[in-house]
Amino acid sequence: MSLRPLGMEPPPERELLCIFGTGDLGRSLGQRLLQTGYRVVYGSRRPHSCGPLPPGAQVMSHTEAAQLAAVVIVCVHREHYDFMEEVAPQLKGKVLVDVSNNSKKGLYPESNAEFLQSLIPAASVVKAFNTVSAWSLQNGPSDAHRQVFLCGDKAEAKQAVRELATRLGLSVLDRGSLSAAREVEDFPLQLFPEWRLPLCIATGLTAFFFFYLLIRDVIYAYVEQDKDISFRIMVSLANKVFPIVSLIMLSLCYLPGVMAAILQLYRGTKYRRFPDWLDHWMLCRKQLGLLALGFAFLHVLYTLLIPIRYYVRYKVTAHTVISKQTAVFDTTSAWRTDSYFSVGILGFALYVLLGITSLPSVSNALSWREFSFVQSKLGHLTLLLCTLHTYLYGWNKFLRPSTYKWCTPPGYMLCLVVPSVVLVLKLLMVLPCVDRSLGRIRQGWERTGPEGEGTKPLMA
Ligand SMILES: NC(=O)C1=CN([C@@H]2O[C@H](COP(=O)(O)OP(=O)(O)OC[C@H]3O[C@@H](n4cnc5c(N)ncnc54)[C@H](OP(=O)(O)O)[C@@H]3O)[C@@H](O)[C@H]2O)C=CC1
Ligand SMILES: [Fe+3]
Repeated sequence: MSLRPLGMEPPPERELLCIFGTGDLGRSLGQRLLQTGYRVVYGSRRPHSCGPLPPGAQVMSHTEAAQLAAVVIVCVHREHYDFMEEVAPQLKGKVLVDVSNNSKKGLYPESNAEFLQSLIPAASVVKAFNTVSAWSLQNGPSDAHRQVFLCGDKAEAKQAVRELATRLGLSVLDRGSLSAAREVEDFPLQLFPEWRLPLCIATGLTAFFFFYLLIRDVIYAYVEQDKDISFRIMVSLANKVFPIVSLIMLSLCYLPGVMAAILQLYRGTKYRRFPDWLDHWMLCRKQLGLLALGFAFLHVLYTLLIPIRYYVRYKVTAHTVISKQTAVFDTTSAWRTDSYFSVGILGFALYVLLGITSLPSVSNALSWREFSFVQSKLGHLTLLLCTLHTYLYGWNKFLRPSTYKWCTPPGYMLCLVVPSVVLVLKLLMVLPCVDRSLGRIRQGWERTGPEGEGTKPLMA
């Protein structure tokens, strides 16, 4: 009995397809095609010794197999395409599907598909299936592997491949002519594309603040006080850099939202596209937030470590030995430090909650309203708590001239700039008059300019 995917119509008259190459992809694709109701014939260099093939498939030489089908799927690496020239007479007028990928970018002057087309000019080459994998064809594709990018110069050939992909349960995205094949062939080489910008930001901020604090703390002490406190790099410095980067990145998650709102208010409509950079920024907010959460985790772990540090234990012992009489208890300090810790812990708890709700399995279980409540309302509350935590950390240190070593502000002060700006702007956004305008714009209302020269409402 065939295991045809649910809801898929079988191909008319059990169409015969030809696959060149009996390797990993050839076999997996053949098996899926057979399950979907196609007949499959393989073209192989060694039809009698090519190893196990999906039951029901035939195997013969390339020349014989090519004659039988109108569509030939070439599951062979580009390096071996030269054998195709021998089969050229049998491939005349056929649809050739190029599934190949490269192991590196820019390996060849032209795309594999265009190269194949130049070898067999009498056939119609279509680029497809290079983003699926042999593994996902056998185990059921995940969302990332369900998309097939299609390009080719002949409309009928493309249509034939589109139908084929659709019957296999894959979703097809048309990328245009065969000249787009180069771009399509590079897709599988991309490594975590949506993480690239957040990772660059995280690395840049970490490097900047590490060197900034290294100069202010370690090098300053060495030059001005002749003290070697370089050991502080490992924990003290790290535990300043991590929360700083975390807070800035968290605020960068919420900055584009506020900017988008300002842009909508300024334009008086929601029907105009945001600039590309803003779109791109908004799309990587989840990754920015998850990285920020990672840095916050590091900050928590490093903070828990403080009491068992040699340096801290030494200080405590020395202090207890020297001060015979107990120090005066300062209620303000007690309030400040307790609030600082408490706000930090609450902020972190919400931070973790935000991280959990961004997991697809959790966010899929939420309604849109629930999701936006958590990510927007609780998100801004998290930012508020974490910013407050940093203000409490600084407290009145900004009044002391000794804080500004070599006339530079301390790291925590620098890192408060973006979150404070975001929070103030957000506060302005929730003022009743602004909130009302924004609400109307988001429901489709458009501002008409002075003397009727403004935009007209768009038909939805
Ligand atoms: N594996 C995957 O998940 C994916 C692979 N692809 C692409 O599919 C193509 C095939 O990949 P894959 O199946 O993994 O590779 P394999 O190495 O597993 O198989 C390649 C097949 O090509 C044939 N072949 C090898 N050398 C020659 C030659 N000199 N002349 C003619 N035919 C030859 C062989 O079949 P025979 O012995 O029968 O002639 C061989 O089994 C590649 O271009 C790859 O980039 C694309 C997406 C995913
Ligand atoms: Fe902290």
